Amino acid sequence: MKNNQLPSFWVVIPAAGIGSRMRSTIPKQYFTLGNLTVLEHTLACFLDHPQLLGIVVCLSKDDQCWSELSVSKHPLIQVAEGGGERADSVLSGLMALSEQAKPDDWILVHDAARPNLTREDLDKLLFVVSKDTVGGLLATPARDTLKQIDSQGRVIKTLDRKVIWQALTPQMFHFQQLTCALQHARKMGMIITDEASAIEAMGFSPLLVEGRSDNLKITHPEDLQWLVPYLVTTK
Ligand SMILES: Nc1ccn([C@@H]2O[C@H](COP(=O)(O)OP(=O)(O)OP(=O)(O)O)[C@@H](O)[C@H]2O)c(=O)n1
Ligand SMILES: C[C@](O)(CO)[C@H](O)COP(=O)(O)O
Repeated sequence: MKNNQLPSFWVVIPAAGIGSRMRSTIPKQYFTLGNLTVLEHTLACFLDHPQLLGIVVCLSKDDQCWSELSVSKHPLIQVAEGGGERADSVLSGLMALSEQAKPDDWILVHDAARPNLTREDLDKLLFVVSKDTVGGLLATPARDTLKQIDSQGRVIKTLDRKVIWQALTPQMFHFQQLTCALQHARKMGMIITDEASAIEAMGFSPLLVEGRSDNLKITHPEDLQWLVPYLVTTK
């Protein structure tokens, strides 16, 4: 689709995690894949987009790596201090835009740990969700049979996978609506693991846009082995 059919947008990149499930000495967003760090791969998908207004990268207050990257000097990138949870980091990133973003500006929140987003999926999300009144997210339909377990880890039922989708990122919402939703979730003490769930808690139903299942979030050590071939050949 043509760029003039796509909305302009801001990006918030939560990159303040410690990667505990990776069991590594450095945060996974700074692993090197090919010739770039995971975070640089993630940023690359947005930085040459003609509709990009700017990016906020949310960093841990103890981050020692960001300033070593040449991309840290990019004129379209600013940083914000992340928080204890991912939702806190995202809210901090939104606060950093409070003097720049207009209430109805589109915000895309994308995990630093998802370096394999394609331009095709990004533009598909922008095109489809820009026509929606609520906002939405990339997601992929469940491919495996899914089981619900009890507290002992025993199967209590098999879920209907025709109605189960796995949320990905970017997740795309209007600046004011997303800010209010995350502030509401924080005030209510809700456990929020993605932006859409904060929007849902306000009574809205975000739109799902099917994305590639290889838009992987690096979470466990074995996730890396699948990612390197993609990043070396397609980035
Ligand atoms: N307080 C936090 C926690 C996570 N994130 C970011 O949110 C994304 C998705 O989170 P996750 O995969 O859980 O990353 P970590 O929290 O680092 O991993 P873990 O849960 O294994 O510690 C990552 O890019 C991570 O850097 C963040 O900005 N601030
Ligand atoms: C936002 C997300 O990537 C959507 O699937 C996911 O909720 C992040 O979870 P994490 O535990 O913070 O990695």
